[in-house]
Amino acid sequence: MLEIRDLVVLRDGRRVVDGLRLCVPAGCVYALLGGNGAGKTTTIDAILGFVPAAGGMVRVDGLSPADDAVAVRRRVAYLPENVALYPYLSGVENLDYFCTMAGIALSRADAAALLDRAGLAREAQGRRVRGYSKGMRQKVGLAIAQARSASLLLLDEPTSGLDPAAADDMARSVRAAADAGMAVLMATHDLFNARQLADRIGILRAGVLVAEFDASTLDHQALTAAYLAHARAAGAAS
Ligand SMILES: Nc1ncnc2c1ncn2[C@@H]1O[C@H](COP(=O)(O)OP(=O)(O)OP(=O)(O)O)[C@@H](O)[C@H]1O
Repeated sequence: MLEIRDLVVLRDGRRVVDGLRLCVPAGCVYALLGGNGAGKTTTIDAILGFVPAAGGMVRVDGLSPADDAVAVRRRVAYLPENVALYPYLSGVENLDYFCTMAGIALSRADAAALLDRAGLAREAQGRRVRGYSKGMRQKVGLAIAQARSASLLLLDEPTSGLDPAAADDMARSVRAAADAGMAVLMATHDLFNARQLADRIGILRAGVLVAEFDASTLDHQALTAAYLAHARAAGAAS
């Protein structure tokens, strides 16, 4: 479970996250929408303890990155926009390598089952990652997260650069991770994917959470209208 209360983060003395409050329980997918520079990545950095909070608090399963960033990172799986894997190892070898580094022993059958669950086709699992698409690399990242039993999954722009079929595929894999009990926070510009996948949606503007919705209460058109209204307000203010 992720809990953020009144979080303030400063960059060069500027409040780039300003009083953020949100909660992501286990099994919930939360989409954090916002334009360029809204503070989405900075929020992720604060959860991981890469930037300090100037105010408020972050808790992952009750643990604070300010007190014990290592313990927090043990519970968190972070999939950046481009998941870094060893290009000359296969998907299954990457999974095995990262698990070994984390002290987790996996049988071949366990590894294949994890990759299956993440949505990576069997015939791709033994191929070198060098030839993988972005979506395939993300699936290996998801399998590593599942193997580590991470309780919180952080995704930064998971669907940017993916074609609609690959984005849909990714959404299914993330949904499966949430259904298996992970809390998921996804920073994105992709309104369609947010509407399709998320349980809750927040709109961040200049570091402030200006709107929050239960995804089932609004259709794609209503979400687009709300997002554009806030984006235009941001444009008018700058
Ligand atoms: N290392 C840094 N040093 C100084 N300012 C930074 C740094 N990183 C981010 N910022 C500033 O903090 C603000 C929030 O940036 P952030 O990257 O969190 O936004 P974002 O919502 O993730 O944007 P994008 O969608 O473009 O990735 C921006 O004004 C950005 O210029």
